[in-house]
Amino acid sequence: MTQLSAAQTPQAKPSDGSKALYGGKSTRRITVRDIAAAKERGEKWPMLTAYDAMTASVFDEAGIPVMLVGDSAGNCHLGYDTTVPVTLDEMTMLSAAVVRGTSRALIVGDLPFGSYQEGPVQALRSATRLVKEAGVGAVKLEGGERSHRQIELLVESGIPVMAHIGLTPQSVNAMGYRVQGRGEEAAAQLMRDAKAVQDAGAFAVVLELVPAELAAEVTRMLHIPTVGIGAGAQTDAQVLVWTDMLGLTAGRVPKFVKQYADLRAVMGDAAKAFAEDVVGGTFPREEHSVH
Ligand SMILES: Nc1nc(=O)c2c([nH]1)NC[C@@H]1CN(c3ccc(C(=O)N[C@@H](CCC(=O)O)C(=O)O)cc3)CN21
Ligand SMILES: CC(C)C(=O)C(=O)O
Ligand SMILES: [Mg+2]
Repeated sequence: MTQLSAAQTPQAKPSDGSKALYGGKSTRRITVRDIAAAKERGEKWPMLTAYDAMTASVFDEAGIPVMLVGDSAGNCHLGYDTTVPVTLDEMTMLSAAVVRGTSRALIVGDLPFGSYQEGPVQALRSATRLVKEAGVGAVKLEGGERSHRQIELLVESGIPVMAHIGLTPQSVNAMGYRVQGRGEEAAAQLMRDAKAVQDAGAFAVVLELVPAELAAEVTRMLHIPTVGIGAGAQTDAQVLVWTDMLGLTAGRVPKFVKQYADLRAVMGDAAKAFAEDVVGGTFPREEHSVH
């Protein structure tokens, strides 16, 4: 017998949106069970990165339901060239700040390069630090088939895992920053990776820089939500690096980025206006002085 999801059963009430991940009524902390329910409802949802409490509080108040403390903090927040040098100590500190700055969003902490590749036991030790010391609700790690044993042990141990396949930036020295899944062999590998992380128990999977048609196929195949970045419009969720989408990243940004503001110009202009005031003696004025 064919299983009907709740959303498809004839007696199900039409969704009134009150449970929606974005725009819903609930103010309690979102959990991975809420994420699973959103896929059942066929609901799309947004995810942004965050690396500090202040920024995270802005996105939390804006209703962003899931935030990723990405190891993109390496190049976007800490001044490294890539994500490769980022340490677990750094991710723990940044993740704790993001958890403190939020009350509703599910916070996902990225496991940095070198903190899980040795095997499942190392992965569990690293993920446990993010859960206990930072208070994240889930962790993310890179790799499909190659990481399935790590995912299995974390999930068995009670730590929800978001997987990440396609372009995996921690492997930049081996694969560069190139579109993944082009051609029959690479597409078949991506499908195997997607199946492997779902079977290992991941609650969601990031698809980075893969052809839109392939990302759509993976999204239809899986019962867990797909989170796209440079993966077309058919994934269940979309993620962007916050400094990219707000125009704060220095230099080139990937072409899949949509820029929603120009904070680099706003902040630069404000800094210049302050400097001019100081040099010209027009700040502080009487109202900014104490006597
Ligand atoms: N600022 C920033 N934004 C990101 O999205 C991001 C990071 N940093 N750091 C971690 C990873 C690395 N990511 C990257 C890095 C480079 C490309 C890139 O150069 N893409 C090329 C296309 C390459 C191709 O067509 O094969 C581009 O022009 O978009 C993409 C994603 C995504 N993540
Ligand atoms: C780009 C996202 C998926 C990420 O892994 C990060 O920001 O580190
Ligand atoms: Mg990352």
